[in-house]
Amino acid sequence: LPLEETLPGIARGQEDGTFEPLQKRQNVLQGPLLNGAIPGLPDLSPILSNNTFDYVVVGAGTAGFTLAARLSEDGSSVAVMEAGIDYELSLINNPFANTPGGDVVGVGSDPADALQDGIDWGFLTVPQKGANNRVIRYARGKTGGGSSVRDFMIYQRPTVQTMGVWQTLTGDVNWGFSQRFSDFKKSMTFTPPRHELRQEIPAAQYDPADFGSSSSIASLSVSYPNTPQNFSKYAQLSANELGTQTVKSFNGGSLLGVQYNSATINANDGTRSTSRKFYDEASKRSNFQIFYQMMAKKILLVKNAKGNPQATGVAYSTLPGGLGTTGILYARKEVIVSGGAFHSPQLLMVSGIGPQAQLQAQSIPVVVQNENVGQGMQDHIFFGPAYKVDPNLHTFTDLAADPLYLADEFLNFTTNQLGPLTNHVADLLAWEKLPGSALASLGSAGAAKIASFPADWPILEHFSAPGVVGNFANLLAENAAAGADGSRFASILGALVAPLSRGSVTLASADTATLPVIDPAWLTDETDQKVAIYAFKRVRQYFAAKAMKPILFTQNATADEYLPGFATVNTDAEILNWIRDNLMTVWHASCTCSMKTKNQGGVLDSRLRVYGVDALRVVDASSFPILPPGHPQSTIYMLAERANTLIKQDNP
Ligand SMILES: Cc1cc2nc3c(=O)[nH]c(=O)nc-3n(C[C@H](O)[C@H](O)[C@H](O)COP(=O)(O)OP(=O)(O)OC[C@H]3O[C@@H](n4cnc5c(N)ncnc54)[C@H](O)[C@@H]3O)c2cc1C
Repeated sequence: LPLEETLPGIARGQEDGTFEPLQKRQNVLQGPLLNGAIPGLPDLSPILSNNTFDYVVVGAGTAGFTLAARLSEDGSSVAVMEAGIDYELSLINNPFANTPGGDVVGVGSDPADALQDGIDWGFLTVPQKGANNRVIRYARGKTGGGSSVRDFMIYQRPTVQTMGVWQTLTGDVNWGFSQRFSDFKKSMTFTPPRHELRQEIPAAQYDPADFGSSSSIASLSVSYPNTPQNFSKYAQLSANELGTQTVKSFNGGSLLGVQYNSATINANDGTRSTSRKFYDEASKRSNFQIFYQMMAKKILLVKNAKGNPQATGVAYSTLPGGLGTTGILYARKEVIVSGGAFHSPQLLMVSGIGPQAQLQAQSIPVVVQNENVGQGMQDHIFFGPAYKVDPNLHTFTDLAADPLYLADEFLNFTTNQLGPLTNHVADLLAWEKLPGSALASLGSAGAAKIASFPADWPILEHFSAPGVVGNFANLLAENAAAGADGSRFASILGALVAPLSRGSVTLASADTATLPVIDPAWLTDETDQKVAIYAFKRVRQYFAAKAMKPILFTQNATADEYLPGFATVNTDAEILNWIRDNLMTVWHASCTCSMKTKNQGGVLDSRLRVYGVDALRVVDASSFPILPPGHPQSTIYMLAERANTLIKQDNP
């Protein structure tokens, strides 16, 4: 057979090292590649019979799966390529992923906490100056559903004024909270807490006005665990005693206050809900295709009639290291990159879009110079002391230290949908601004920076964490060891939700088979360090409150502090040093291909299009102009819904 018939779309090498499609492809722009040879191509291995689609989406993660499924609703042909496996089919990963209480397994800071590595990329940070040079493992989902399969399932939305900052940075009024409220609601179905099972006092509150009727049954499910953490009610009362009021909802545009959080839990069976939920309906359509274990290597950029670089497809390999098949998926309309905050900037850079010196150092032809790609990374950190509590208060420590109790509770979860394993662990959140005295301790420059955040933007978040957390090396091991003698523990974690430190993602290689270098640069900003010291002291106040007394081991918070202990950690310098030794990411990496006006340092315009390239968008946490306070998944689902509208408008 002529080569053209057996290998449609596979590229042919030219003398100058570039590749060009062998066959004229209907409606796919032809032309010499602007960005040079594709690693691993061509390969004469078996290839797909159809490799041309309207849209090619890279990454079936939180944003990518949602967006790809939505794009296929009008009959457009959509391919989504995912480097990982389908976790639902994995005997090891499925039970951990689907059990809410299993979310803490395999996400520790220790590289050896690897139980879930079958669906994780295994990132390690560079040594972190702000964390006493620790190298920290950074969990990232590598599976259908992406990091929504690994996350702690907390679902909460940003504030009205946070989204006002998005409007300013993007120069686009459409990114306001009220303008996007319908997209927040569209991506999910809400089921109220089952108080008859939870029996919690005070009861979890919510505002029905925050949720609408969902567009389909196959959307994300947001609800509450059937069993609350025993510890959380004491944390809530303690927050009230410190002046943080109980509020009704974290989903209507305000956060300041304390309340149980809603979570991505399937209301019908109590399991985890992820972006894979969108697959249920999309998989019934013949115009939707997902390719697992397919790694994007490079975006094909050709010159179009306007003289602009245009994305026309994505080169892939099916196994890392070039061991599997290689090929190209072509896009008639657009390529959408949804690889997440680490991989999306990597894919842009290996394709020739990024900082000039970095690309040249990897011998990558520069197609569009943009110094902002991979820069300005934002993230949140947490840390907090642990206290010894009444051994009758069942906490996560019981699950880790007592295998019989764990087995019993696993049965309770699978048969009755009750017990601690129904719970995603951190089920209560509190948000606050800094009081005047804390602001004063930041110095005038620091205080001014913190005061520049809008009035409804919290500076601190605290969440209940019923166990020993320490340096989060491996929660199972830490709690098994600490609880071996029957002791039980609880923590409250402080998180910085208005951080000023900024990190980066840079290339280690021109091949996506090598992970990019990640440097979150946590606590490198001096104001962040001072806010962290206050957050730590605030946790001590929580445990010193009267409300906490009934559950403390000796009813004396100072004596009952298990980690780090007042005897060794007391001064500001000691506290900061302990924080550096123990801080952990909240896994909210974002803003590395940010959607901002050009003069504010953007990579994407306000329609999520890459500056300087046609038919190419980035839609995921990397697109954020600024990281909102708290947990980002609700915003990512909203972003995917918005992207679907924009893409359809631009491709009528
Ligand atoms: C342990 C943990 C706890 C968290 N807890 C919470 C929480 O409680 N609440 C909350 O709101 N947020 C939480 N987060 C954060 C949240 O999960 C992420 O911000 C969000 O899922 C990121 O979505 P995304 O679409 O940007 O990327 P992802 O969901 O990570 O998706 C990216 C996808 O792209 C794929 N991919 C990447 N590169 C390639 C390539 N070259 N070729 C093919 N495929 C590729 C990846 O395998 C992945 O599937 C947590 C995250 C983690 C890891």
